[in-house]
Amino acid sequence: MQPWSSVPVPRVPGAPRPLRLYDTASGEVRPTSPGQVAKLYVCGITPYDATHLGHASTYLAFDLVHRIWLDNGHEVHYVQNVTDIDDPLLERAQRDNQDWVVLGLRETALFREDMEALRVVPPRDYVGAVAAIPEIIEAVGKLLASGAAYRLDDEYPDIYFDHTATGRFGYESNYDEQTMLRFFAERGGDPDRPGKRHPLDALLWRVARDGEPSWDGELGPGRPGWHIECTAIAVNRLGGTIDVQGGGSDLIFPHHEFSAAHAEQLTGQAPFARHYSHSGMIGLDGEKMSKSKGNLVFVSKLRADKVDSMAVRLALLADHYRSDRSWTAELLATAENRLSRWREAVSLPAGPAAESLVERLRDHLSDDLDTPRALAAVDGWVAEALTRRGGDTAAPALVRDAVDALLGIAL
Ligand SMILES: Nc1ncnc2c1ncn2[C@@H]1O[C@H](COS(=O)(=O)NC(=O)[C@@H](N)CS)[C@@H](O)[C@H]1O
Ligand SMILES: [Zn+2]
Repeated sequence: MQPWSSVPVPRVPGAPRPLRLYDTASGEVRPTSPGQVAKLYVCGITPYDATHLGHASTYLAFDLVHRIWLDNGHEVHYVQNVTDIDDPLLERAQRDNQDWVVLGLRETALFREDMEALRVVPPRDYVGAVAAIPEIIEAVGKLLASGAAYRLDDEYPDIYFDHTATGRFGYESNYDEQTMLRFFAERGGDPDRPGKRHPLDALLWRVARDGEPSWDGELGPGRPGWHIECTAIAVNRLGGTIDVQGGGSDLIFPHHEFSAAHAEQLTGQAPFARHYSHSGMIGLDGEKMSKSKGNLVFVSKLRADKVDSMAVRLALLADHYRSDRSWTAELLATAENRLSRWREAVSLPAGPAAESLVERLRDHLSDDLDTPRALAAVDGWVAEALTRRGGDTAAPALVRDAVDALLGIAL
């Protein structure tokens, strides 16, 4: 699947700062330690209702991770999937009397446009679950052979993963069993399925049902479970140990717990990711923005209403990525105002010296993506430039390049 088109990231003079990032598994902010090639896996969309501001805020958070690693001179091997086959997509296609393939393609195309408008640097590998089915079948076959997976012996012999297989299950989320069961049921799990060894065991392969799409292969006709899709796509392109697995906090459990357990069982390497990184939920007027609630604000709608995508990006970066927060009209208005002041200041022929601003930008962003402080630092320079002016003729261009490279905002 074609990723969206790339965006140039300017080089910024001065010393970069190594990224420190909160890790859900350890519960602390720790330095990332990528090699020359940083390995980033961020879960992609299930292609319907794309791209709402919740999606956008999550991909913006990991765009900052990407940009800080680039600033530190790393190459970044970024992989993202598209869950273009799964129950929620089939249900939505059914509801709207749509062909599920057409729905997925159309929404994925819209998502790409929105990512380009928000100037998100694209993944090197952008892989649909359907395209990855041969890899998924191979992975499930290995899990069966290792005894970590088993077939039910009822009318539909679906294949499940024994969640106790690695002996480390739960280290990523740190949730107790009660919490796990609740989230498992709420987020696509089937704890009550009779015949499973344990309610928490997760589906790897769903044997074909009448009227459902299915794919043939060594497992017999069927379709993939959710978590195994991300495991196969990530492990086959990035190997058994990656630097960051990213997503919104609703992916902490079951999705990232099982993606990790499946990967560790397949590769024998643990932990699967050195950082499990999760962004907070964007809500609308206090309610989480979600497909089920239907309270969605779309990037494409704002764009159609002639809202500057850079103002949308700036609004979503105004609060800390890990905080649950709401999208409001004043959040956007504040960002529009900020954007025009920043643009005014960098179009001046000169300004206050900006080297220390660039240092503070790097300090704040490398400190668990502290965008509130980073934006405030730019505000400070802008306020000075617009009042006292300043005589450094190189400063405006330096600020423009730093804000572009590190925040992704084109002034
Ligand atoms: N309201 C929200 N606020 C922040 N992030 C959100 C919100 N809703 C969804 N997301 C994030 O957006 C990404 C895509 O969500 S999704 O379309 O439901 N798709 C999936 O979660 C799966 N395809 C991942 S493999 C996920 O990382 C999810 O956590
Ligand atoms: Zn995923």
